[in-house]
Amino acid sequence: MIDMIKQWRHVFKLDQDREISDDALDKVCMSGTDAIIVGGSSGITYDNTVDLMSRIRRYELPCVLEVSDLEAVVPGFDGYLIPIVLNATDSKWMIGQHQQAIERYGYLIPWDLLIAEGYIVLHANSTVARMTGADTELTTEAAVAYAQAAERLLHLPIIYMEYSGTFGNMELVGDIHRQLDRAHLIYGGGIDSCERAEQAAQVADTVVVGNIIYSDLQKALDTVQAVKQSV
Ligand SMILES: CC(C)=CCC/C(C)=C/CC/C(C)=C/CC/C(C)=C/CC/C(C)=C/CC/C(C)=C/CC/C(C)=C/COP(=O)(O)OP(=O)(O)O
Ligand SMILES: O=P(O)(O)OC[C@@H](O)CO
Ligand SMILES: [Mg+2]
Repeated sequence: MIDMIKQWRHVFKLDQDREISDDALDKVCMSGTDAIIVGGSSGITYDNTVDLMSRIRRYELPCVLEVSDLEAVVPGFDGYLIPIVLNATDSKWMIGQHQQAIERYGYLIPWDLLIAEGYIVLHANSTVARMTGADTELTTEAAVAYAQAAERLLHLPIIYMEYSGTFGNMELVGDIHRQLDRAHLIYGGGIDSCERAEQAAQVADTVVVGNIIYSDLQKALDTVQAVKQSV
């Protein structure tokens, strides 16, 4: 799994709780992006996850589920990303939900397909920050320390800097990237133009584009080349 993810430069994140037409989905899947992540922080159900997965499955690109609700874990994805919110104030989002999932469904879990992501949630006014009670007011030193704790103590293979809904601080993303030795750095949040996509591509290993798909599809599609051309 991690070897596959390490190849990804650009990824679209599609939200099960949002409508996307067949035509728009076709353009997203044929855009040249490296993969699709299916995920969102609210309104996620088994049915809307099956529905979106089966529509994406008509295409050849990798498709993984980012698990945010235990009731909506659907078999058939290429892999399962398991978020661990490092700066959550409620431990349920760090390990509590995970413990419950394993206690209930451990015998069913295809462990080879699961990969943990150490999330650092940095946009205070986002659903995920409110839901997890994330401490988003972090100094550079504090954010770097979270990333290093995740990489060096917990041995998490992925650090995800999550600014969902707003464009983040690229200097901070770059600072964290420079301090990581092995972990793969994913950036997501507020990418709505080629310029922003390129800036994020310069400081992160993988760039995730989400919301703009639903408000300006062409701008979303243009981010693919912007990321891929960036060195
Ligand atoms: C065969 C098979 C697949 C069997 C299933 C076995 C099984 C049950 C496996 C599960 C194992 C496991 C350990 C599951 C973990 C369960 C769980 C619920 C963990 C909690 C995850 C977590 C911390 C969620 C918090 C929210 C979060 C970080 C979500 C990630 C996605 C995200 C941030 C989206 C952004 O949200 P969006 O809606 O786009 O936000 P905006 O409104 O701002 O756009
Ligand atoms: O929706 P946007 O703001 O592009 O963020 C992408 C992704 O990081 C959300 O989890
Ligand atoms: Mg979203």
